[in-house]
Amino acid sequence: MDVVRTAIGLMSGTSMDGIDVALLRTDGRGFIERGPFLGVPYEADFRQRLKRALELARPLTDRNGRPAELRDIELELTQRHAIAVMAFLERFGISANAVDVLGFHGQTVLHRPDEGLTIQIGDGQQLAQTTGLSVVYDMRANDMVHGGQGAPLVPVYHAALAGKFQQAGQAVCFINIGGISNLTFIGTDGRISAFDSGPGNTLIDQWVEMQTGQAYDPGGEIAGRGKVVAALADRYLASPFFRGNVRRSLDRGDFAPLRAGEASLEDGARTLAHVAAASIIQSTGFLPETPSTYIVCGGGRLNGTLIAEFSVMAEGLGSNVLTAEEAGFDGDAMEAEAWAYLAVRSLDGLPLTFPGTTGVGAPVTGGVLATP
Ligand SMILES: Nc1ncnc2c1ncn2[C@@H]1O[C@H](COP(=O)(O)OP(=O)(O)OP(=O)(O)O)[C@@H](O)[C@H]1O
Ligand SMILES: CC(=O)N[C@H]1[C@@H]2OC[C@@H](O2)[C@@H](O)[C@@H]1O[C@H](C)C(=O)O
Repeated sequence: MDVVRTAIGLMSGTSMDGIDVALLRTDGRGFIERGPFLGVPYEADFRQRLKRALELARPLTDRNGRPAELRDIELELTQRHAIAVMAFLERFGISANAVDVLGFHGQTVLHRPDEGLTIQIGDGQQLAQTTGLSVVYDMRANDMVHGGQGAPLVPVYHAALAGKFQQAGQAVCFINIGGISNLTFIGTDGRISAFDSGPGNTLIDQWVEMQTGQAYDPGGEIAGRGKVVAALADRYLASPFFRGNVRRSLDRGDFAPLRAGEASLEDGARTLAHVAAASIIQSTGFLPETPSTYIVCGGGRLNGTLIAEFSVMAEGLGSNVLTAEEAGFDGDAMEAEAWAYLAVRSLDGLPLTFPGTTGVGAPVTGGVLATP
């Protein structure tokens, strides 16, 4: 029998809004028992430090390069993850002895798939020492070494969750609307097709923060008061990203922010919510068939304007749209759960990525193990 392990997944995503912590009991294959979830938000000062880390990383050509200031931020990020793990264990009354492994994503500070370069800061060895737990980290690198895009990695977990839809003979598509959006299509034959689908919340967050100082558009209310400025939307939707047959993974900076004066606050937020929804639909043109059901995950599902628009577009094409919760999952926890699942697969030497997910030539495993 395959070994069932208890793993904690840790995700600090492209939105840089905080650390997601989730527990999973799994054999890294078909057995999945979901445990508790905790979101530990970053305060504004640390978000600024992470933005500084993106600037410091921009000139890097070596993924191990760490100018002193970037290394300081890496150590602070790692320390914050250790504190988040301790807070999680305490909050839910879980003994550290019951945990087999931590799956540590770190923070992506640079992602240039065309140059074979992806950098996540986060020191796995330090996290293992501080927590006394084994850590699997740096899970994207080996995929890129083998010619993959290094992202997305969550699809193998989506596929494991899709069983009940497959049994019902439905082609299902998970949409994760985070800082960037990505999707995983699982056909009725179990075949996976996954890729980054466009800008998610990042453009909206940047716009709303520049105009109001708020980190995001709560509920999509600001967008709800605006109208789509077609010329601005077209500028984004005409991006070469949506053309050609090879799917490319995205970096946070790949789509330029809307500039001050280009729209009112409300129209800008509305236009960017439209862009987020329409870019997912444009990307679904690369799927082998129209999904019967979409399952929407990630923070963007809480932007009511974005989701209303996406639902109208998807339903117009004959699909059904469910939130993660309506489908029986947790839309906030899913990425962190995926990092727990991937860590267990890594320990068992199972592949993390596949030709249909990152474009890698053959299935490859990944991750580096650090022990305390
Ligand atoms: N109540 C809300 N209303 C509207 N938008 C929200 C709400 N809560 C979160 N969001 C949006 O969701 C974002 C965070 O989403 P999420 O945590 O899924 O992203 P991430 O994991 O950082 O990104 P990625 O999946 O790209 O790595 C926030 O930056 C914000 O834009
Ligand atoms: C390089 C990187 O960190 N990419 C993230 C980002 O955020 C969403 C999208 O772009 C996806 O490709 C990926 O994260 C998800 C969790 C993944 O790898 O599946």
